[in-house]
Amino acid sequence: MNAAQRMTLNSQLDGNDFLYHIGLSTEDDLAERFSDVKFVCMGGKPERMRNFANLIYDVLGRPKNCEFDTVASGDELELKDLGKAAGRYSFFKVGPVISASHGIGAASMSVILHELLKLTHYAGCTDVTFIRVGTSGGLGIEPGTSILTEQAYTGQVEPFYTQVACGREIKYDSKAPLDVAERLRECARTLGHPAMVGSTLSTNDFFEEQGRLDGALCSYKEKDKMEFIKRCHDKFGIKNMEMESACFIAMCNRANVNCAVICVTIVNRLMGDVISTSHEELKSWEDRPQNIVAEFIRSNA
Ligand SMILES: O=P(O)(O)O[C@H]1O[C@H](CO)[C@@H](O)[C@H]1O
Ligand SMILES: O=c1cc[nH]c(=O)[nH]1
Repeated sequence: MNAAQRMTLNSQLDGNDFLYHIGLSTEDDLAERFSDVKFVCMGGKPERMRNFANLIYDVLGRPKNCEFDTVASGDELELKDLGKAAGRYSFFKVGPVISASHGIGAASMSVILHELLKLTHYAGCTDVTFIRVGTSGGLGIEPGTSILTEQAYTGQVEPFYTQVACGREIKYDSKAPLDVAERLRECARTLGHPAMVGSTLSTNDFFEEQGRLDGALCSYKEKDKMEFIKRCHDKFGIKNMEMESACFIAMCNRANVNCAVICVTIVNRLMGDVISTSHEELKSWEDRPQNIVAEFIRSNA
């Protein structure tokens, strides 16, 4: 049997903590409630992550150790949004899975990732895999295709994540371990969903940093946009653009936890900037990475 993967968190943590943005503290029976967690799945939207929690509940055949809202007798059980009281993020506990929303961008995502890393640490969880389940803009990719990030790049197309700490910049590795990505690709194949491994541009902005021409403000022209996008694609093998993967992977690497990023493409940026797809089609594309991750969890739980 393999030895448990050892999380490497801040050695100054002393075991007494209040996880302010998710409204839990080390007084809240964390070990009893969360020690069985093996997968922490995160994505931008609260509704997506509620949907994913419900999907996991079905796929795992109504597992034990879920947290439900208290309901009147006779009513359907409803998974509890454990983040509701704190009012920043939604998150759910379903058997071995935490499903959490992280909002838009690294600033928002990193706050809840810090607190979920600490939560799993305080709860005594072992061998936890962190997965971001998101959407993205594809570069020359058929919309509806899921991209499994291999190398995340900054908006300046650098292969690392820059963390500012006490006024200094520190660069951290943002290359994902390929093991989970390859296994997710196998699950995609099983389900018949298009998916591929590739590099991802991870920006701090949806508009100018991703070379869009349709922001309220814009400092460049179509020719500059196409040169940038083509350089990303041709020189760096970048297949999609989103806003959290570099920070997510770098933090997971620092914490020594396994991780993957899977984002479905919802627009082909070589063809245009605007996401005008119908709500139904977008929903069906957004469901694909969720189904792929659910299949991965089902076959590994
Ligand atoms: O769909 P999510 O997970 O939010 O991911 C993508 O969508 C948001 C922008 O619309 C950014 O957060 C980007 O990373
Ligand atoms: O083009 C896109 C689509 C989704 N998310 C992004 O960050 N960019």
